[in-house]
Amino acid sequence: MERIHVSVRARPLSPEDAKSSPWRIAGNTIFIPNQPAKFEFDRIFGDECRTLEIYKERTKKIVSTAVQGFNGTVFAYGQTSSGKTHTMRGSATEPGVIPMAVQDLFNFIEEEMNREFLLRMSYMEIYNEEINDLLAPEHRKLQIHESIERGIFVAGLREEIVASPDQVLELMDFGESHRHIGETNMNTYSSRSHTIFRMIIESREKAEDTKTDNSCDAVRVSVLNLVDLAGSERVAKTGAEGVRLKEGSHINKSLMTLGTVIKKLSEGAESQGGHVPYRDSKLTRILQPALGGNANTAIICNITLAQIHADETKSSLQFASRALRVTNCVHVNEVGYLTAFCTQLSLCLLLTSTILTDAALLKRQKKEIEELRAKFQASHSEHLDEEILNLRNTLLKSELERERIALELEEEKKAQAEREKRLQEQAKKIENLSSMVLCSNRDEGRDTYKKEKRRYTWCPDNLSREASKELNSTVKEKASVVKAKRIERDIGPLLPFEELLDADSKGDSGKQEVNSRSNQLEDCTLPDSQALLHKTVSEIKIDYLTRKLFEADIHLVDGSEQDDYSLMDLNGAKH
Ligand SMILES: Nc1ncnc2c1ncn2[C@@H]1O[C@H](COP(=O)(O)OP(=O)(O)OP(=O)(O)O)[C@@H](O)[C@H]1O
Repeated sequence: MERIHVSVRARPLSPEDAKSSPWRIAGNTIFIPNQPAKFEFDRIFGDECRTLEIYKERTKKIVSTAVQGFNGTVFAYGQTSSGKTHTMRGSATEPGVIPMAVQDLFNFIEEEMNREFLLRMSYMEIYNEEINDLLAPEHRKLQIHESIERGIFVAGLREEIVASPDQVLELMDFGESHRHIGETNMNTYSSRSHTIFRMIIESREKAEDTKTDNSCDAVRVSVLNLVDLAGSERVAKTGAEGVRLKEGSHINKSLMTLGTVIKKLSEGAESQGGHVPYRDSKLTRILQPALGGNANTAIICNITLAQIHADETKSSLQFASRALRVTNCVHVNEVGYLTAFCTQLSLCLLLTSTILTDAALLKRQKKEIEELRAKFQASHSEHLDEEILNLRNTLLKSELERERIALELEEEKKAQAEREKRLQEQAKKIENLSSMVLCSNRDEGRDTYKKEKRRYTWCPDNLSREASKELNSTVKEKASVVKAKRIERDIGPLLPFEELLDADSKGDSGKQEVNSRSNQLEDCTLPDSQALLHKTVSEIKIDYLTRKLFEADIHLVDGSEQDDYSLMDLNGAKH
């Protein structure tokens, strides 16, 4: 069990503020005379102290234990303009905790002659409760996840493999240029977001020689978080409005959650099975392992001793003194070789405590990569086999389906040919029937003449001899005209059966019309096949002839007015 280490750093004051300051520092205790509250910490640094001292106090040890495989977190807490960024990042004249830690990290690694290391770094900010990747500014609003292998992690956060302090600091400068900073009444360059600078340190023992298979050796993976929190602020003092006001409210809210988490932990809520609201803010969720979890944690509480900020300073000190009572359970993070390295197959570039130019090591690493790749492929080969089998089955199915469709098409073609053949036969039959009907028309002239002749001799009783002669010759004349007209019509163009019937019933004008129509429709108009098929040829013939005979009788005996050959003419009764 390891307690959170808490130190306090007071920023320098102007001479005026120094004179009016109510605070007194005695050893590691800070208090306001004549007030009951006294705050005692692991260490209190006055305004004259340098950042290096603060770094050496605790952070240095946390960095060295991180190289040994222990998680470590250091964060600066305090009101706005109290010197958090100055402490963590530093300035051109005085480096901060982060650059010092980075330099030391590589120094410690170099001292570890028997181990080889893989180092990665990430840099993120929590701005208005959204996680942005400062190394990949296009990665915004990242989500927090948790898994057995990785614990709590930010999905999609870029992790750069780094091999030197300069490389790290260069990347840090790049990230810093994308951090949200804004001006308030209290600080020209006020951090408007919490930033988490993270180093992930993996290491394992060096193999004796290149032939040794050490793939089962334990790998240590530790995380070092260096956090620069945004400062709590009072709107009345910062004069924040609009965007700044919104930022300020998010900052205060997340710091309040941090305070609640620390308070709960300090009261032993977790050990008593109580609820600790880590999930109430992104900051506490990400820092969860550092707060009551598996990490060496140190808090640097930045304060100002000015009279005007006495309330905020008291509030910061209360937070810090609660944090003092929080204990963590720290242990080395060791995982099996494959667990650690399979997830980073593409990142298999190892740092050594010597330099990367160790040819033997490179050779061995190449071999390890090949082995891992082979293992990876083997685990996927089964899956691939199954996939190939599925694809083959699908292909076979589609081939069968294609054959079935081709067969159906062939059968349909045959059926179509059969139908066409039957239609042609029917058309031929109809043609034959039509010609038979025409033949019977030709015969009709003769029959009519016979009938006319028969009628004429059949009823001459009421006529005089002269009239009878005249009638006789007229009838003959008319009959010959009828015959001529019939023949003319019969040998005319082939007419559809029904139109032929119509033509006869309509008389000459109808005939002309039908003739002209039949000329137009020549060869393409056929009698109704359905009607024809219901009658035998002889029936049709009989019907037709019967009708013709009947019409001829009417013409000759009743003298229809519409007929040119009406007997009314003969009687002189009508002109
Ligand atoms: N110990 C110190 N020595 C010299 N200058 C300091 C010290 N602490 C703070 N300052 C100066 O005070 C100003 C505000 O400091 P800084 O920006 O670090 O505050 P902060 O707590 O990070 O503020 P915010 O929360 O608003 O970001 C800076 O100009 C910084 O250089």
